Amino acid sequence: MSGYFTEDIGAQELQERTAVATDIAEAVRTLIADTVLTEVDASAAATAIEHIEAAAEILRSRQLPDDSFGVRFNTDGTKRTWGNAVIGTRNPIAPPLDVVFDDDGLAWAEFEMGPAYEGPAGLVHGGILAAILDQILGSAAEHAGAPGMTGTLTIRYRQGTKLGKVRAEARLDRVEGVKSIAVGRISTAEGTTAEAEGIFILPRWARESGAADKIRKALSDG
Ligand SMILES: CCCCCCCC(=O)SCCNC(=O)CCNC(=O)[C@H](O)C(C)(C)COP(=O)(O)OP(=O)(O)OC[C@H]1O[C@@H](n2cnc3c(N)ncnc32)[C@H](O)[C@@H]1OP(=O)(O)O
Repeated sequence: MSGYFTEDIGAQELQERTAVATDIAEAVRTLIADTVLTEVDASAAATAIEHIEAAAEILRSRQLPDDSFGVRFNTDGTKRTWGNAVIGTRNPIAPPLDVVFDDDGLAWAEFEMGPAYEGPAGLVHGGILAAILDQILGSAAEHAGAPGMTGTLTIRYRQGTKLGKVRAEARLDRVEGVKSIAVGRISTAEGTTAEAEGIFILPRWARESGAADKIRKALSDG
């Protein structure tokens, strides 16, 4: 399967690269929110665009050759999924979720959903919530040793999720053959806003490859 790489990066360089990735993404994330909220006139907008284009040119001066970041394994055994749309360290579209795994199998994350994630007025877009649930349910299954690709994700939206501080949590519920079933929810200060069940399937090609352990690891986002 393409898109998976092993890179010989030492701990210190990894730390430095992580800091750079985090800083750029956070700056652009702030820029996205500012773009949604700005009310500057055309002249000020034109000036801002010039600056944005100049910044983009700097970033383009040295880039990865492919159109995706992929999944990169480090020599210390950790891996980077920096392009991931929900947890990606270097993806400004990602909130990003910093998922914590408790000893009892609960995966959870608390994060801010700003104006970039709006659907109904003042509320988080339902599709964005689906992406977050997809990720955290999948991560819970993976962390419990039963990773897979999302086959089916079922969501019940119970009430609107206000923009602001949001919590997502999930756990592996059961394993049925090649299917891992995880359950989870989104909540705010007002209580549970969405509940989900996901069926994650270790794909046929992975099951038949004879290298299930490596592929299970590659499929996961940890
Ligand atoms: C893990 C880390 C976190 C990840 C979070 C992010 C997750 C993602 O975003 S993944 C991206 C979105 N998902 C995808 O792109 C998946 C696309 N679909 C596929 O690749 C395949 O259809 C896949 C892997 C789901 C199933 O294919 P395959 O392995 O050939 O299935 P197959 O052998 O026919 O069936 C195996 C079992 O799964 C069941 N099944 C197959 N497809 C589905 C489905 N979509 N939903 C539910 N069950 C299914 C079958 O009924 C069968 O069940 P049983 O063993 O009880 O008979």
